[in-house]
Amino acid sequence: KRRNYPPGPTPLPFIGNFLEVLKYEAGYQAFTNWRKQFGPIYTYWLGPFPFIVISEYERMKETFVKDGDAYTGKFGLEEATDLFRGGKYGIIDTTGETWREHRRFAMHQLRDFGVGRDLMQSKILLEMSFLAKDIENHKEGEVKVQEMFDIAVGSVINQFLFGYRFDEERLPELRQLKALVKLQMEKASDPKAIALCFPWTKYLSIGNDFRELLIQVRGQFWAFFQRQIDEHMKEIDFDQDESKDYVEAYLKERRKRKAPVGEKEIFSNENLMNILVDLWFAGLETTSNTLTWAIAYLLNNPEVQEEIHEELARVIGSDREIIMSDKNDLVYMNAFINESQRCANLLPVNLAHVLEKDVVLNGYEIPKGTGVLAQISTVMLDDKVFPEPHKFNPKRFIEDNGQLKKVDELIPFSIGKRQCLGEGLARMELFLFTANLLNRFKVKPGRAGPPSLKKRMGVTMCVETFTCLFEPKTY
Ligand code: HEM
Repeated sequence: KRRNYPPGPTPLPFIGNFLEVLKYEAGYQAFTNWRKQFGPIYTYWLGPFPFIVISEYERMKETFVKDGDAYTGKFGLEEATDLFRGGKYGIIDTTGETWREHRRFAMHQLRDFGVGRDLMQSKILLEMSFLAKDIENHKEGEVKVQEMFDIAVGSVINQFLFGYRFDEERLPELRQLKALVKLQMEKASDPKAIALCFPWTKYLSIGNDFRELLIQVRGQFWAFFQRQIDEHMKEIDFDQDESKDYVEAYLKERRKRKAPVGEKEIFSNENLMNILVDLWFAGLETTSNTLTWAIAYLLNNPEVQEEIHEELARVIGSDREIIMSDKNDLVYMNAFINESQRCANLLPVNLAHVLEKDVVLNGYEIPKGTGVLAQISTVMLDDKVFPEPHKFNPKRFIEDNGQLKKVDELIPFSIGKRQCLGEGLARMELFLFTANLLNRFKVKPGRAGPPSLKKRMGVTMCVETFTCLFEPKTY
């Protein structure tokens, strides 16, 4: 079978190349080694499934961008999808009409909610002011950085989805949900997860604890989301065109599109529940983790913080609020955020797609249905584009003439038709939170010293939990 695919590492029976990915702590190195050994296109096996890995930017453009439709299919382990989602629903795991319609609808709602405009800016800045107040209330104490960003970013996404933020009263809810996400993220990289590639393993009790965890996590998430939907249903005014949040807009659209009896319902309760999971997970974890990584890199590179403060003093010069129209003037700040995203490199293995039609890659005829991976993490560690790729160096994003350098290979939001749909929101959050936080505070290591930069593998890379000090800046 392997002869039909581009050459790659030798897979072990049943397991494929999965263990080799886990062998290297951070999950990137195996892919970097394979790229060096086999070139930018090779075959990687996850259990019994071959994936054609594309690990060079130009090759990704030729495939995922130029022949975009062919690469929009989505790979999913049927058993895992059934256990966690109850079937093929939502955005992240669907293809065809369900995916297209829901992706379009979500992007439309994000626009209506003000992404890219003043409306969303004011919501993020409001969260920023709560965050700053929280820090000031800590007085001499150390701040838990990840939790601080979880509350701020979680509140932004929760406002969008359900219309409320995580205030003091709602915080236990966020903590409970976050603990579930963390558990699931960690378990997803457990070698036992491979059992889900082989549904028969459940009869041998292999991986059953992982299956039970999926059911348990799903139950708790579902209960939370169903509660939100029920509360919206009690209050909704279907005659009112404007909606205050995503759930309300979806429920109205569902009613508008009600399919005749016997026909497939696209806007359904199952899809709504799964989209809420998708947006809640994708919207919180990624952005909050990136912001936490940014602070961790800052604490390990004090000279970077000095440059940031020098630029803020020169360009802003007061403790006024920084807004999106300041972004182009803050070159070093942008470079710092770019480098934080590149080094955080959140997805060691990108979300897996499948081919929607037959294609030819490196002279091999690859049939529709085969797995394909746009391996963005390898591109962001490419030493030809980013010399000394493991070194944190924002200056690599600054031209000799002082302008911000556009580097095409910086692709943390992926590439092609399934590129991250929350990119606009994430970019606003990364800039507004980072710039305002650092304009108001100096970040200093806590008693334990600068945080570890060791990556904790999950679906996205997490930082080891750390605390630090925020010293108010004087003007
Ligand atoms: C720093 C923050 C973020 C990063 C680095 C990030 C990264 C990514 C990546 C790499 C993908 C995979 C694309 C692919 O399949 O090739 C993705 C997909 C996705 N992201 Fe994000 N993301 C971020 C923030 C967000 C936010 C804030 C939201 C929600 C508002 C979001 C929602 C989604 C969704 C729904 C998908 C699936 C899109 C589809 O399959 O069509 N993401 N993201």
